[in-house]
Amino acid sequence: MAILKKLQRFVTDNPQGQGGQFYCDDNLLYLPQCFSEKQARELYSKLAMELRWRQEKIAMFGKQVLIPRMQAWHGNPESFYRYSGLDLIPQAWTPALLQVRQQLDTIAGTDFNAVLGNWYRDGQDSMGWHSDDEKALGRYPVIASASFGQERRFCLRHKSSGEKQTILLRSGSLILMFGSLQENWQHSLPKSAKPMQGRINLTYRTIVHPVKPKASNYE
Ligand SMILES: O=C(O)CCC(=O)C(=O)O
Ligand SMILES: [Fe+2]
Repeated sequence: MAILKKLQRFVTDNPQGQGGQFYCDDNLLYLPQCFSEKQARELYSKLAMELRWRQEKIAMFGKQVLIPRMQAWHGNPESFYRYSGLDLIPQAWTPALLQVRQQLDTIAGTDFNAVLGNWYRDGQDSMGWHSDDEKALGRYPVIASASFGQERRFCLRHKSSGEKQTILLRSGSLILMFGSLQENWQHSLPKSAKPMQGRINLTYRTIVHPVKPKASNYE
């Protein structure tokens, strides 16, 4: 598979690839030091200010509940996305989002056209088990997921065998998900009982089949 070869080369040939490790049948690459500590700290502050953060409500057991994190959806104007039952309408790119996109486009060899920001304010914020397998992303999507701030556990489990993997996501690290990862594995970001600082995560995606919303969920 072309992308795996390209990423293997990136790990061996590039300082940003240092310590890179493949997981999940070679469909996930973890790069612990994609961004320097200083860059990661600066990006955290910029992203906290620049993005249009919202705490969305979703329907659960017939009730409207707040999701346990802040979220923001930015990208090209046509990058409509339905996620967790929410119609996401893209906000404009910001300087920090464009800066990160440029680096990730180069590494992944793609043109990401949207990004989902997740801001976990403390250890009580989390994301449940899911796969990013929406039709809008097409088959075998490439998703680049960058972490800034508090180190958190990222858990993966195989859909049929139940095999589990846990990766500690450092500040400045990057995860690349590709190939059949979303088809065969789910992932989650569990809560933690330990006191924790904030963490901002950016998952860059390519919307190939935009889902135009019927009604805006943005005021
Ligand atoms: O915060 C993370 O590392 C995971 C985010 C995620 O899985 C998603 O946005 O789909
Ligand atoms: Fe995800």
